[in-house]
Amino acid sequence: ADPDASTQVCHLIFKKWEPTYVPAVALLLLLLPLSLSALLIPHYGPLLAPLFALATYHTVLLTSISLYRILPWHPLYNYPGPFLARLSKWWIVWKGRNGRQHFYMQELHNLYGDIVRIGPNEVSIRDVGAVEPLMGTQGLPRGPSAGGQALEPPVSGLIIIRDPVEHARRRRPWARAFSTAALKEYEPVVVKRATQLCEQLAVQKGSIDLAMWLSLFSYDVMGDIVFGGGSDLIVNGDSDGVWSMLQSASGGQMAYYHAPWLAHYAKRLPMAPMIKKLRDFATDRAAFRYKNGAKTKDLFYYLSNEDEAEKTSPDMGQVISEGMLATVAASDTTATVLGNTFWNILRYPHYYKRLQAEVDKYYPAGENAFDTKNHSKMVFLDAVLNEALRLYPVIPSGSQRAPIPGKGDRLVGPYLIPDGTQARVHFWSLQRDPRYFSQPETYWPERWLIAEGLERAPEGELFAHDANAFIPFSFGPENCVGKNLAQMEMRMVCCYLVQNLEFELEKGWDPAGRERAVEDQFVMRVRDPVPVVVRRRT
Ligand code: HEM
Repeated sequence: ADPDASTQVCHLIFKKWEPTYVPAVALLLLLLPLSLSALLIPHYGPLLAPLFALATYHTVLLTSISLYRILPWHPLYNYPGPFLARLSKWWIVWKGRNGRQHFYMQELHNLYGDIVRIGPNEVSIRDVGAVEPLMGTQGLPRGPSAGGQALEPPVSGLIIIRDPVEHARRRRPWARAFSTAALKEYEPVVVKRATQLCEQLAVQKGSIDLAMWLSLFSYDVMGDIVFGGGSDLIVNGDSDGVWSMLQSASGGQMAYYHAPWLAHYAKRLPMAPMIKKLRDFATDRAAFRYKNGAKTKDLFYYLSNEDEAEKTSPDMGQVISEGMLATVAASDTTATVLGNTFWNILRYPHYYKRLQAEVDKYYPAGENAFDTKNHSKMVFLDAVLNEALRLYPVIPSGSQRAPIPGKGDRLVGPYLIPDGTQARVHFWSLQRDPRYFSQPETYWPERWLIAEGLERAPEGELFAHDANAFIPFSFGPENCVGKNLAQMEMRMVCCYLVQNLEFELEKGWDPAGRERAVEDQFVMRVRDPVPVVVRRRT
C-alpha cells in the first residue's frame, strides 16, 4: 500500500493502454488513492486523510510522469523542442490558441531545425525527404489526433480510421465516388450553383464579402454532391443555421486534436453542441435521401452501396458519419482556397488581369466556360490556385501519423519514430521553406510557370522549386480523396466568374491585414472578409 508503488503502477497503465473507459479512469485516479486513505486515518482523521491521500497520490503521479517525459530514457529525448512542450501537450494548445498554431510551429522549426518535439510524444517535421517515408505506401498509418472529432467513437468517418487495412476497405466507395467517370456526373451541379452565384453577385449593390459568397457556393455544391440536394444558401440564405454554426464553431477545436481522449468526456464541452447539430443535420439529410432514393449518382449513392459494388452495405450510422465528414471536408476547404485566391489576385491586380486574359483566350464571350476540356491548358489558372494552396494550405499543421501501437519503432527517412509516439509533416512550414521555394512568403504565381519551363526566372534569381514539398492535399494512401473534385470545382467556378464578372477590391480596404486573420483551427479559417465591388462584364 505504498502510494509511490501504486502511482508507478497507475503511470505504467496509462502509458501502455491510455485507458479512456470512464470507470477505469475513475478507478485509477480516484478510487485507488481513496482506498489508500484508510491507512492514513489514524494519523490525519477521517476528513483530512482522503484529501491528503489524493494530494499525495496525484503529486507523486505528476512528478513521475513529468520526470519520465524530460529525462534521457524518454524515447524522444534527443529531439529538440521547447521544455514545456516536452512536459505537456497543453503547451502547444496554449501557444496555438486563437488559431496561431501555424505561426508558432513555423517559429519552432526556424529555431530548432527540421524536427521538433512539440509534445511529450509527438514530433513535427519540416523536411521534404520525410514526406514519402512518413505518408507514402510504405509509411505510417494515421495517428490518433483526428479521433478527437468523434464524440461517438463507435461510428467514425473515414478520416479517423487508424487501421490501414480497415481504412483501405472504407476508402473504396469514396474512391468510386470520385473516379473520373463519377466526376462527370457532378459537373451539372457545379454549373447550376456557379450560375446561381454569378447571378446573385451581379445584382448585389456596393461592397460585398466575396469570401462569404464563395463559402455559400461551396456549401450548396457539397449538399448536392453528398446528399443529392437540400441546401439552397446562395438563393435562400442560411435558413437552417447550419452554415453559420459551422462558421462560428471552429474556436477551441485544436485542443481535441492534441488531446483526442477529451472526446470521451466531451459531451458537455464547448464543441459538443456543434457536432451534435451537425450530426442531426446529416441524419435529417440522410433520412430524406434514403426516403427519396437516388435521383442522381451522388456521394451517398456510393457510400450507402446503392451501386452494389460491395457484398455488404454499411449501416445508416456509418453513412451518416461519412456524410458529416464530407460536409466539413468538402465545403470549408474549397471555399477557403477560392477566397484566398481571389484575395491575392485582386490584391495584385496584374495577376487578375493575366488570369482574365487566359480565361478570355479559352472562353471568349459566348463560349461555355464550364467546359472542362481547356483546363489542362490553363497554366495560369492552375498557377494562381496552386500558389494559394502553397501559401495557405487548408490543413496548415498537416495530418498526424503514428507507428501501429505495439508493432515497434519505425524509421522515417533519417528520423526514428518510436512506438507510442506520433509525427506529422508541418505543411505550412514545408511550403514556406526557402530551400524548396524561392521567395517563399510571397504570392508569386509565376513560379509555377518557371518551374514548368514556360517562363524564365528573373535575372539573378537562384530559383528553387521542389514540387515534392507541395502537398496541400497531403500524400499517400490516406491523402485527400476529394482532390480531383475540389480541383474541378475550383477551376470551373473561377473560369465562369472571371468570364462574366469584373471584380475590384473595395477602395480603402487594406488587403495585407487579412494575413493576420488566417487561423489554424485544424482546417484553416480566415475570419476577415474579402470586400469587393462586382459588376457584369460588358
Ligand atoms: C481545396 C480543397 C481541399 C483540400 C486542400 C483538402 C485537403 C485535405 C487534406 C490535407 C486531408 C488530410 C489527408 C491526410 O490525412 O493525409 C484531406 C482528407 C480528406 N478530404 Fe480533403 N481537401 C479538400 C477538399 C475535399 C473535398 C471537396 C472532399 C470531398 C468530399 C474532401 C474529402 C476528404 C476526405 C474524405 C478526407 C479523408 C481521406 C482519408 O482518410 O482517406 N476533401 N483533405
